[in-house]
Amino acid sequence: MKKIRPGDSNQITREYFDSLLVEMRHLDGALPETGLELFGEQFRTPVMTAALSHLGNVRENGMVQMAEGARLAGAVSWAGMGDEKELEDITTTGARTIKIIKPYVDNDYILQRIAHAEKCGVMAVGMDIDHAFSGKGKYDVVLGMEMRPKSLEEMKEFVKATKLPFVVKGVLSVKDAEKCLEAGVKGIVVSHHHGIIDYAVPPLMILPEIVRVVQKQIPVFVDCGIESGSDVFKALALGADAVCVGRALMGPLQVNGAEGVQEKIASLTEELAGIMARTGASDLSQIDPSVIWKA
Ligand SMILES: Cc1cc2nc3c(=O)[nH]c(=O)nc-3n(C[C@H](O)[C@H](O)[C@H](O)COP(=O)(O)O)c2cc1C
Repeated sequence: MKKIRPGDSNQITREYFDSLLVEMRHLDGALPETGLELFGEQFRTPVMTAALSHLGNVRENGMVQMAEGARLAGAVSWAGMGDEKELEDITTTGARTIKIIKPYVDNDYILQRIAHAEKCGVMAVGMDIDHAFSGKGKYDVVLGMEMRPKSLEEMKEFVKATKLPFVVKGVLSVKDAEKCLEAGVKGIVVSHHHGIIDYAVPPLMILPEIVRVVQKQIPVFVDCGIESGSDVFKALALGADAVCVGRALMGPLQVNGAEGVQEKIASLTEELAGIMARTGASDLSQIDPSVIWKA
């Protein structure tokens, strides 16, 4: 039996997903559409790849294969940490990509990476603000590069520095969501970065509060622990506009490359459609939060 560590945020998040139940609504039902409009572009699914990195450990050219899988599935592709050449290869696939840049200590370097991402033709750029600190109360260092927490004023500068939508990943409080709105951020990812702290509030537990504050001014995305179409549905029902899937795509990537990723996104989307059909949601905007019950 798998040993459960107290405080494991991934486990707590899994249990929260599983505590959410779904009622059925069949009368006046219709075949559902899963199409997503994001930043003025159309996609076939609200299931997106997560902002991943270092996928060369999973499969040769893993980041590019992941992006190609998203493109084939008609999904948005996200890219995490990686060098400029890797982003160039990712965007050359034609995948519509959101590039997430780390909160490096050097803001000039951040601005340079934003400008490079723009040149690559990404659809949006952003920052994973939850990577500023290590777990030991020090500044984080990733691949030898030091990180820093960013202030509201710095976030405003990043937003102003690009004509693209600037998104913030790693929002897990109403307070940070409010600051993002004040900074002019154009989208947020509610996330605990697959358990960056113990006892993190499950993203779906805090999502309705954040959605209430955001009031549809900007899209709200969710990640962490999404493994099935039911998980996707629950996130959308609680107010997410779309979801990111990371670890659940890594097995398919390893076994079958881009095709594996495409198939997994397609199967998550079919499962989502199956639940939409049985809950009276003819498109994403018709998913009704009141179909969710808490066990
Ligand atoms: C191998 C790996 C690399 C990751 N690299 C990044 C990264 O560079 N930037 C980032 O913002 N998040 C990164 N993440 C976090 C994911 O984007 C995501 O927030 C997290 O894995 C939760 O989603 P999941 O449970 O679907 O995997 C990484 C996750 C994994 C598993």
